[in-house]
Amino acid sequence: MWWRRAAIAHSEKLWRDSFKSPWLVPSFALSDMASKKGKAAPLQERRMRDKFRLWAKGGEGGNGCWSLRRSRSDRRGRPDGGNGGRGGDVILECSPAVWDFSNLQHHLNAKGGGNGVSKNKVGSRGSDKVVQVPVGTVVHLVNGEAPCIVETSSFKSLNPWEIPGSLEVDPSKSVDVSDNKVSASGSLKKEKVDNSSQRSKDEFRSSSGTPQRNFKSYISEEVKSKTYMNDSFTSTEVDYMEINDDEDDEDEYEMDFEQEEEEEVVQYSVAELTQPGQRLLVAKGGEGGLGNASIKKDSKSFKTSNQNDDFSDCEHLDGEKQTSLTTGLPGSEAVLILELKSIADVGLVGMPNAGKSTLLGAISRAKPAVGHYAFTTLRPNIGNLTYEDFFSVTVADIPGIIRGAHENRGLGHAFLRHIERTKVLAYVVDLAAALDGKKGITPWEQLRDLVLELEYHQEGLSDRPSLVVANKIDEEGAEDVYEELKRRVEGVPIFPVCAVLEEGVPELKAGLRSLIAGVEQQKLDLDKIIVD
Ligand SMILES: Nc1nc2c(ncn2[C@@H]2O[C@H](COP(=O)(O)OP(=O)(O)OP(=O)(O)O)[C@@H](O)[C@H]2O)c(=O)[nH]1
Repeated sequence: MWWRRAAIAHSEKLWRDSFKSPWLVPSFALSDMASKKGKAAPLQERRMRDKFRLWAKGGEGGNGCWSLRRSRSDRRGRPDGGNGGRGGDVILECSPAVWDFSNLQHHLNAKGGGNGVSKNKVGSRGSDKVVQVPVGTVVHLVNGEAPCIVETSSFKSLNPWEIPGSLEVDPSKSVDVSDNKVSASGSLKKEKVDNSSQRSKDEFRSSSGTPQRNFKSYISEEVKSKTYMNDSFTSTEVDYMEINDDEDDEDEYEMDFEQEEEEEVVQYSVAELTQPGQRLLVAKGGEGGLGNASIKKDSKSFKTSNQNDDFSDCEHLDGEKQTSLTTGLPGSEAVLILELKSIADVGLVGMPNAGKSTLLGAISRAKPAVGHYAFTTLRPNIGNLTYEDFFSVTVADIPGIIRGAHENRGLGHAFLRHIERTKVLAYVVDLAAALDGKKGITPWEQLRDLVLELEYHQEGLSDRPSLVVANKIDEEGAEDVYEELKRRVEGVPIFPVCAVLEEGVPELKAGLRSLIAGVEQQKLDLDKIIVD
C-alpha cells in the first residue's frame, strides 16, 4: 500500500534526522561518534595568567543627522536632525567568580553609537564592553587616559546624552592606591592626574579653530594616581600551572609584551579593583555627532556670548564645518597592563613539602591539594579562617619557594606578588626535613633562605609582622629540633604544630589574630637567625 510505504519512509527520515540534533542521538550512536572523532579533549597544563596586557577602545559616537522638516507653512524647512548616540565604554568589573585573566581577550572594543535620524531622534547608545577581572587586579597604564571607578546610574532626567545604561562617576570613589603599599624599589612617586572633562560652552571652538562639542560630558574624573616611574617591572612569566585548555598563540603576545615593556614608560598602579562589583572605566565611548536641530539650538545660545562667531546659524556652516560637527567622535583608547595581586591578611610562606596546604586546610575550610611530593601547590590557594566571634581572616597559601627561586629555580618567585599585600607572614618550616639522615634543610636554614628570597623579590617584603609555624612536631625527633630552633631564632613567636592532626592549631590561630590586630609586632630578622 502506498500510504504504508510513505509511513515507513517518513519514520526512516525521522530516524536519520534525529542524528543531526545532539539532543536526540541515542547513547550508542554518541559513543560511536566520539570514537570516530577520535578523542576526548585531553587535559593540558596551562600557566595561570596573573599579568595581562590589554588594548581597550571605546565605541565611536554615531553621526548626527542633517535633515529639514518642511511643511506647507514652512517651505524652507526647519532643522530636525537628531544627534548621534554615544559609543559604548570598555569597563572592567571586579568579580570573585574569576580567578585569573585567562578568559580575557587582549583587544576589547565597545560598540559604536547609532546615527541620529530625522524628527530629532537620537541614535542608540553603543553597548558597553564589560569584562570580569579577579578581585585584587591592579591596573598599570601604558598609554591613554587614566581609568576611573564608575557606577551604573539610574535614569534621572531625559537628557539625550545620558540615556539609560550610561555610567556616572562617583567622585567619592576616585581611584586611590593605599598608602601603605610598598614599591619594588621602595620609592614611591605620587602624581595626581586631574582629567576633569566638564566641557563648557567656551569649548565650542578650540583654540585651533576646530569646532568642539559643547554638550554636557557625562563623566567627571578625578583620578589620584601614584606612579612608580622608576620601578623595574618584575618578570611577566607566571610560573605556576593550572589544569585547563591551552592557547599557544597567546604566548606570542606575552613575548611581545615583555619586549615592549622594557622601552615604554608605564604609570604603575593607577587603579586597583579590590571590591567585588567594583567597576573601572578604562576606555570611554566617543560622543555622538550633532544633528542640525541641536547645532541650531547651540549656535543661538552661543551667539549671545560670542557675537563675532561664525556659527551664528547652522545654515551658514560650510561643508567642512558641518561634517566636523555632525561626525561622531572616536572613543578613547588605552593600553593597560593588568596584574593580579591576591588580597589576604596572612601569607603562608615555606619550602615545598613543609605542610602549608595541610595547614591551610587545618585552620580554614579550604581544601587545597596535599601531596607527599614537592610542588603540589602550583597556584595560590586562599582560605577563610573564621574565629568563634566571627572575626574573619583570609589566608593565602602560595607555592613552595626554594633557595635560588629569584634565579628562576623551582617555580621561581613571581607568585610572591600574591603576598605583597598581606598584613602578616607565617613562615612554615618542616621540623623533620633534616631528620633521620634526610638530605633536607634544617628549619633555621629554611627561614634564612625564605627571608632572602622574599627580599630578592621585593625589598622590604619580609619587613612585616611575622610568626613561625614549626610543623610536623609529631615526627620522631622533631621535639629536639624545635628546641634547637627556639635557640637559634629569636625575636619572633614560634608555634609547634602538627597540621595533619590539627595539634597546636588553636594557639596558632590566637597568635595570628594578635599579629593582625597589632597586639604583637615581631618580625623575622635575618640577624637574629643563627646558622652554622
Ligand atoms: N607527619 C606530618 N606530615 C605532615 C604534616 N603536615 C603535612 N604533612 C605532610 O607533608 C606533605 C606535604 O604537605 P603539603 O601540605 O602538600 O605541603 P606544601 O608545603 O603545601 O607543599 P608544596 O605544595 O610543595 O608547597 C604531605 O604528605 C603531608 O601529609 C604534619 O604535621 N605531620
